[in-house]
Amino acid sequence: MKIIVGSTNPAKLNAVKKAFSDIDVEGFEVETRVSSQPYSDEETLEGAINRAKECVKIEKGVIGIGLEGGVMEFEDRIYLCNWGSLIDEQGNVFTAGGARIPLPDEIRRGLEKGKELGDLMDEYTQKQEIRKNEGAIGIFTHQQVSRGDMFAHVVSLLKGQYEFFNNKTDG
Ligand SMILES: O=P(O)(O)OP(=O)(O)OP(=O)(O)OC[C@H]1O[C@@H](n2cnc3c(O)ncnc32)[C@H](O)[C@@H]1O
Ligand SMILES: [Mg+2]
Repeated sequence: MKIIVGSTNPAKLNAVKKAFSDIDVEGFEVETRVSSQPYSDEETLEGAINRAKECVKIEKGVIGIGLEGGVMEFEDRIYLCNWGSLIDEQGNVFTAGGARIPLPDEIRRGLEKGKELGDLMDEYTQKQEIRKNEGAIGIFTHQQVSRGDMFAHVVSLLKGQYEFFNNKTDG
């Protein structure tokens, strides 16, 4: 069994490696076919599913996993949102959502000007590549929950659903 992840971002890849520690995991950059900054749950989930679909095209018989980050508007605030999708060897599609937190107004204003969250976070923290490390969620939770932790939870939700479904259909 082999897993292909539709990203080379270490925060995503390591989350998959952690959940599937005994399985060969490889990452590829793939098309998401959504905006580089998804702006709703729907668009973010679509990006995750599209990534997973691209992964299963790369090699026959593999499991594909797509993880996508985005933002969504809810009750006058902008929240970080994250979605994942796993497509198994039979083509069954599983989905799961991640934790969400509201983003500060300063970040919101940048997003409204069309900037990407990844770039805004680097400006805000005066650090580089926050998106590959603790992420916005790590910064705004005072490092309680990193982007990797959050994606690891999403991957566990995907893995668990995949196992539940396949055990049930095995008999
Ligand atoms: O290489 P890929 O897999 O594309 O990884 P990415 O970091 O670009 O992540 P996404 O495409 O899934 O996220 C879409 C955009 O939102 C940004 N983003 C999402 N969650 C973030 C987080 O927790 N911290 C920083 N940027 C984040 C990200 O940098 C992109 O600009
Ligand atoms: Mg991206």
